[in-house]
Amino acid sequence: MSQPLLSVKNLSIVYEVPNLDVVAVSRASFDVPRGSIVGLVGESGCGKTTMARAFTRIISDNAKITEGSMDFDGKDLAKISEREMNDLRWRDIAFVPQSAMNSLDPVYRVEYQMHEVLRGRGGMSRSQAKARAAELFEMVGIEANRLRDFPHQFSGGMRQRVAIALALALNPKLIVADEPVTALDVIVQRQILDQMRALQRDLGISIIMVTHDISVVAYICDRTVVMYAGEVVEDCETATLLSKPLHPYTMGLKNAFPDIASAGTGILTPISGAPPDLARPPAGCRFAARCPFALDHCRSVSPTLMSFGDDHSVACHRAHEAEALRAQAALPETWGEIL
Ligand SMILES: Nc1ncnc2c1ncn2[C@@H]1O[C@H](COP(=O)(O)OP(=O)(O)OP(=O)(O)O)[C@@H](O)[C@H]1O
Repeated sequence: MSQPLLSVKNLSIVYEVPNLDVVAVSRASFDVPRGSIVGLVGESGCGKTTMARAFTRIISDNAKITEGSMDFDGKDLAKISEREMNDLRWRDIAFVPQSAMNSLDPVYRVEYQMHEVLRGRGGMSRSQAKARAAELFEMVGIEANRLRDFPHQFSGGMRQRVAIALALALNPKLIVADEPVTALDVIVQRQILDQMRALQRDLGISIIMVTHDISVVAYICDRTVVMYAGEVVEDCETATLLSKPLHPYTMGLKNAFPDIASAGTGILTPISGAPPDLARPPAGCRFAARCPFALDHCRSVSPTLMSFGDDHSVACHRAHEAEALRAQAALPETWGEIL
């Protein structure tokens, strides 16, 4: 197998808050193979955005990478200088935020913002930038004459396309997209995901898709990394994750989201309770308090992420019983309340 494009190993990221440290990412490890779409999925607050932002090192001033590495094409993103990181941004790694309004300045025409990247970062001449901007708009399905518009003149879905075009501007190897379709309705979500998939195939790039919605990873991701309370709890091909999940949290997530392809008509079962406070994580498995299958052992001993079968990692003491647990997890009464 070829070297992954990005290999994250034992990555920990801490927010330093007066008298308290919030460990947002705790010894996370996973790979992003070349030319693949990898989903990073988990509930709000599980550390997805913190980790995704760490790949471009655009993190808050109080955030510190305290251990681990992020090997990107031979460079450790955790260790390279700010100057080297700056060279990689846009050119090798581009970021698409949840709301395109965060990457587009409302007071400038979109064309101006495209040119800033193409000329400022990519060193293109005015005419090269003009031609490339038109080409990028075409790639994301927007007519080039719309380049003269201001961000507010686009619909939400179109603005996300503009943000994707901007991310593609300098032919990056990796796009990190943080909840790129969350604010959009299901039909537009699907159109944008289809487009991202087509672009990924045509250009051979890799994408990290950050989402709280397992139906988004089911729709578009080749592999999926499931996070819970700052930790990676499961990592494998998406098809395997959906058909044979090993972690009870993944089993619960599957029940909690409608299917994006069918616009969702089945019964949804939420996972009751809330994730732990990352400033004071519990001993043992962090999911134990919400897990219908937790044993005493789970509450006292923290499971480590271990390889379990072919290309499948999981952090659960009961992974060897997963088949029986899956059958129980499929029953709404296992999880309590039914929506
Ligand atoms: N600047 C900050 N200072 C202190 N704590 C922070 C800061 N930013 C985030 N956190 C905390 O870090 C943890 C992880 O947050 P993060 O935003 O990475 O999670 P997330 O899974 O992306 O959630 P969401 O989807 O809601 O953004 C949360 O407990 C959050 O409250």
